[in-house]
Amino acid sequence: MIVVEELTKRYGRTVAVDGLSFAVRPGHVTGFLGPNGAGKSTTMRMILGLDRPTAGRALVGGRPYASLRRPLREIGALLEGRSAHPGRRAADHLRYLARSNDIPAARVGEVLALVGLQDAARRRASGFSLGMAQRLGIAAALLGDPPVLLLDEPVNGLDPEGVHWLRALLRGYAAQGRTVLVSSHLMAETALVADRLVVISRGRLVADATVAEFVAGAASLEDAFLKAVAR
Ligand SMILES: Nc1ncnc2c1ncn2[C@@H]1O[C@H](COP(=O)(O)OP(=O)(O)OP(=O)(O)O)[C@@H](O)[C@H]1O
Repeated sequence: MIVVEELTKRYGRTVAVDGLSFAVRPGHVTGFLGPNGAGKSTTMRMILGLDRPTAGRALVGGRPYASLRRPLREIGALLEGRSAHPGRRAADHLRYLARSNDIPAARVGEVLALVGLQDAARRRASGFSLGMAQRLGIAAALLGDPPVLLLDEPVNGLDPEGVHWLRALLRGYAAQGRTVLVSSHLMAETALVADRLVVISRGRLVADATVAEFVAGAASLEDAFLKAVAR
């Protein structure tokens, strides 16, 4: 479970996140939607302890991220951009992460196979395509077999087979009673993978509902979204 309470982040005069409160519950894939600059990445960074809130707090499994002793076992995250050092080989990158979180080294081979990178284990991250880098990031998120997944634009760069695979993975994770929060600008993809939505605009909550509730009366999720954020 992820809980965000009255979360606020100001950068100088910019209010990136403005008194935001919501809970992401286990057993669902929750889509995290908002226009460019709405504050999604800033919110995710605060959940992961990478940005300090100006006010409010974010909790993972009831605790602030900074207090988690082995964070990769509590929450797996994928943020925008390449996470591995370019000179590092894929397996070495994951081994390093595993070691620092008391995760058995054997798990590295498992997650590489899970994301379809078993043949690239010895290759350096600098030679990875965007989709391969994204798969490596997803492998890192899965490493600690965490009860919570937080993914920022995870389908970015994935080929159709990868998109299909990721959708099944996320739905499977939720079906196991885990918590899954996925940001996206792709409305059609979100409609396929998510059953709940948290929608923000200008740092504020616009909707916290099931997809069915949010779309009710509109022609599509895209239509409902455009109406909701235009208010
Ligand atoms: N480090 C920073 N310094 C100053 N302003 C920032 C910083 N990070 C984000 N912002 C501002 O905060 C606001 C929210 O940005 P954020 O990246 O969280 O939005 P987003 O919803 O993730 O957008 P996108 O969909 O474009 O990725 C924007 O106005 C952005 O310019």
